[in-house]
Amino acid sequence: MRLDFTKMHGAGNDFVVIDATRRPFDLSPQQLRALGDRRFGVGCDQILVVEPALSGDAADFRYRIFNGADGSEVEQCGNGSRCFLRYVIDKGLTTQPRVRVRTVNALLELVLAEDGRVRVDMGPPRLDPASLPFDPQGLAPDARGFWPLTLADGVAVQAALVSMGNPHAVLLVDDVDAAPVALLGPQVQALSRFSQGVNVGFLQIQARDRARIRVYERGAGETLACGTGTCAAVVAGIRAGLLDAAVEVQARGGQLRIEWDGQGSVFMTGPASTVFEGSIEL
Ligand SMILES: N[C@@H](CCC[C@H](N)C(=O)O)C(=O)O
Repeated sequence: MRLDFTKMHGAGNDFVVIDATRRPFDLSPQQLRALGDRRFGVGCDQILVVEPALSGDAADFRYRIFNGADGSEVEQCGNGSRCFLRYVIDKGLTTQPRVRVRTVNALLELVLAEDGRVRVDMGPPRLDPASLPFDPQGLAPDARGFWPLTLADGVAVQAALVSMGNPHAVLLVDDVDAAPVALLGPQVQALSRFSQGVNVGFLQIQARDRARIRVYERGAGETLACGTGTCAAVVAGIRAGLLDAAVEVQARGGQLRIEWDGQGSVFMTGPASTVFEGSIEL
């Protein structure tokens, strides 16, 4: 079948976006992997499928998210949600600057700011192990909320565990550039305690309102930015008493602003850009 698509990115986290609002369809895992392949397909970190809302739902749209490397469906994608809003506005699928979208497990509210960035109400974080899910047997978090994890080669790390609808483990590092992301990311992911896998964030705190981040994503490897990973990392930093309620976070592909009052929703503000459009035979 021939498929029209739009290539987008949010802070360097890149997406193939597909309009399924007029014609519902399912892509097989093989087709999703073909789209995500950077050599034999279009290439992207995630594939976003925009669908109409179910009748009677409070949402304006639904959208589904798939990791491009393995075709797995996931619950949330922060950078993708900003691209979703840009997409439905640019394609004339809505005339509203404020839109609600249903994901697998949440209802997000997004608004286009005057400067062209998108602000997303990402909902509240969840901190209970069951929400990731994470098997805590025999472990307890320290006073700052970090859990002691022992990796396969015996290396011990401390990770804050946060669900933003999808699972995140956050490690504090002194320097993200020097952090062994490609080594530790897969090792943390390999822990059987994370039965649904986990995204692994490496957070460098520079000041109470400024940080840097790298994320080794589930189903994608290291990406240039991860919206939910950045939200999770800032939540972990605020809970540990290291960050204030509003933080500018620099990822390798761009900057995100994250706000959290310690109780309610996490708000994420950042860019969303279209790169090109095309069609591909799958
Ligand atoms: N890049 C995303 C997260 C995409 C999903 C993630 N890889 C997972 O498997 O949970 C973001 O911006 O949040």
